[in-house]
Amino acid sequence: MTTAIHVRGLTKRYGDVRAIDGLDLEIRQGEVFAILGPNGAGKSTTVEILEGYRKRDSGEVRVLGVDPQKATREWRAKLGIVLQTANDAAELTVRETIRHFAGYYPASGDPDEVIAKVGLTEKADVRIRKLSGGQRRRVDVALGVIGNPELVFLDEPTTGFDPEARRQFWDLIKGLAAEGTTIVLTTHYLDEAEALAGRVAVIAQGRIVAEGDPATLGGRAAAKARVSWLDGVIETDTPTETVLELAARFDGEIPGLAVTRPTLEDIYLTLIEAPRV
Ligand SMILES: Nc1ncnc2c1ncn2[C@@H]1O[C@H](COP(=O)(O)OP(=O)(O)OP(=O)(O)O)[C@@H](O)[C@H]1O
Repeated sequence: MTTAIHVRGLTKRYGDVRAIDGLDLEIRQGEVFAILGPNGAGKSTTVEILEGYRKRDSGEVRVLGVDPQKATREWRAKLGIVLQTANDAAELTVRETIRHFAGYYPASGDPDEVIAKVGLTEKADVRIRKLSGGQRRRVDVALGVIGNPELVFLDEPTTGFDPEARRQFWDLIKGLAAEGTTIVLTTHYLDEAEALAGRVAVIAQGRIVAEGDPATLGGRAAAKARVSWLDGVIETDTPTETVLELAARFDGEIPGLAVTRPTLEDIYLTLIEAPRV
């Protein structure tokens, strides 16, 4: 499996603030990788370093085989970057904007196909300033992928989306991933990370505190189950046994029965609260 992103011992300070404090990361080609972490954890700084927009203090960084501090136009054309909304071309229509940006890339996609992919065909001739927030975000995504990138960075892509638009957006990202595009996603939505990412990393105070499959992150799969019913709750490793005992006690249906495991959000909250070592 080829490596898309390789990071070893990355550090970055802003004055007295250690924004990144010895970060390691390995992202394979074709992966959807989510970076999670609280406000100020160092996600944007990390991603900006990977994109070649910010200089590191120390550490080793390779993105598609290149040190981003030595970025060439050729390398940059292989990246798709979806920033948190840029609304510069508000007077142009969706199609004009996408066509314009397509011209910057050596191997751009077909503008109308990309517009269809992001679900904006009906709005293709509408000026950007007349779009809703969620529709503008789709334009941002279209601009991020118009160059047929090998690697796409998505920074909090669905902030402000309604639930239906989020689901549609997820399908779009799954489609890109199925075509083999590597995707690095930062998000505050744990359900989004779980729906899209094969692997997630949780950053806190400039370090990775956990990394892995969202289904098993931080011992999630092995965590105790919580059996709750109308007037009781038990945390147990053997929920089936507990349910059988309760069924015998109630002689049938257990009122209000629920068996749950920690959600990704529960695990995430424990991880970022853990004291620093
Ligand atoms: N240009 C800057 N100058 C000084 N300090 C900065 C600068 N950019 C970020 N920082 C600091 O570095 C730390 C990491 O910030 P960063 O923006 O990378 O966090 P983040 O994880 O992206 O947060 P958020 O979820 O809020 O976007 C924070 O303490 C922040 O205050």
